Amino acid sequence: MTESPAHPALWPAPVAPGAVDATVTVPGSKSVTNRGLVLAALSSEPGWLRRPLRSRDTLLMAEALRTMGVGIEETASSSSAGSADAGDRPGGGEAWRIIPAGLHGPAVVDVGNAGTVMRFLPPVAALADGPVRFDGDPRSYERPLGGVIDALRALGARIDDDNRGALPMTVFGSGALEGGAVEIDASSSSQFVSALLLSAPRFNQGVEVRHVGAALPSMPHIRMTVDMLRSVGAQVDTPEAGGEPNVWRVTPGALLGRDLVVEPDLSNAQPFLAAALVTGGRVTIPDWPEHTTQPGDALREIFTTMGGFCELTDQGLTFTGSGRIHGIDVDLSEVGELTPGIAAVAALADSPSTLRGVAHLRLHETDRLAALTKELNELGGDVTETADGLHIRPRPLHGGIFHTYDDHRLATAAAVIGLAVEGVEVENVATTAKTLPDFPALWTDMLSASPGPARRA
Ligand SMILES: O=C(O)C1=C[C@@H](OP(=O)(O)O)[C@@H](O)[C@H](O)C1
Ligand SMILES: C=C(OP(=O)(O)O)C(=O)O
Repeated sequence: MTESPAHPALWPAPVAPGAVDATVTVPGSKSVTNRGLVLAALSSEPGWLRRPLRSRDTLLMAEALRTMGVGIEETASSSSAGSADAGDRPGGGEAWRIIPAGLHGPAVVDVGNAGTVMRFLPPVAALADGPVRFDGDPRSYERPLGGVIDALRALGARIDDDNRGALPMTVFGSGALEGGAVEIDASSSSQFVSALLLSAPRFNQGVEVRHVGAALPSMPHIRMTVDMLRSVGAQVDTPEAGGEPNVWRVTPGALLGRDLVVEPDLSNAQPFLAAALVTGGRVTIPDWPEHTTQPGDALREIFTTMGGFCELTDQGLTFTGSGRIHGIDVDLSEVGELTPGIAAVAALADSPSTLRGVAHLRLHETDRLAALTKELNELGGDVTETADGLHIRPRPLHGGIFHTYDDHRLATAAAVIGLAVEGVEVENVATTAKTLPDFPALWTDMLSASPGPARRA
């Protein structure tokens, strides 16, 4: 990474020299990789994960499962399963072979600041044969976990969290969990529901999860959980399939070892697609899936509304910016993790935007609504927080330091602003390693592959 000489932790965000015109191969999905790891670890036979994302969040997940006794081996991607060109993807040529084993404690799990690790693994730990200690970054202590803790207790687990409903904590695994029916308020994170469903085939009675409370965010991520469970042989009843609203049921049963090729992370494709929008250029993301549960697929519609068009071909998804950026009024509750990137584009638009339905972002990696408001306003923007989102009135922006609060999506959002605004310096761009370790190189490669004058809005 290029560092600002005055301040080693500042990354001068490159201004686009012209309309971008590039193909960007995006590494695998965090959400798919971490679900794939958990399901493979709980299976009754070995499985493969090809093109896994190798980032802080997924390496923490793999390490945590290893400490509980699961075998996760690095291998060359040689099977004929999946696409033959798996080795062509940067950082994606490797595969993981996952060899399930009895889950053991004592073990210590570092969750970092990974929501998927801190929520998906406590139910796994309840199946271990000894205590599993969970700890993580200071921010992980503040992120909601009480719903998972209470639900696991109701299902038969013993957990010592000093009654804080948060990390750090110890799950005293006893080798099995009774399971059964449980109510949970998952309005602060869909990951509570996903966590209980993912391990439920291994509970004695499976699980019936009933969400009670305000609306559930991030429904595509729950659909991803259900789809992936079914793909390894689990029986899952869902509200969509004619079941009761807000109720999911998983039947107990053995899971199959599968050979899964991880899709590119469509939410991490966002800054690159945004670059096409912001510069009036064109970006192609290879291997964009035709059908997917990833929330990033919504970018096709959102960014088209904001100015441009996209085309899905054998080459991947190509998004072409029109040279104009329009504001948008949009409910992002289903796709909350896209908010920082949409806010960045909205700040450069030709009309105001309202982003709604994302109050729960206050409890993400950082308080994303406060952070976006502060940082965009410090560059001259006019952003106000609402009860559940942001109002963004575009104004001419100027350079300055964009603080990122250990939030990968704040860093990539800042890079998008920097394409159009001279002198944006991104503090701690290395925080992108949470889900996209190659970000600075991918960004500069995209720009250096893109000659020609800018056609900026
Ligand atoms: O299950 C998942 O993989 C995720 C669910 C969402 O969490 P919330 O429902 O907490 O927003 C999303 O924001 C996060 O990035 C990944
Ligand atoms: C909210 C996010 O992450 P986590 O999985 O830590 O919740 C995110 O990646 O935007």
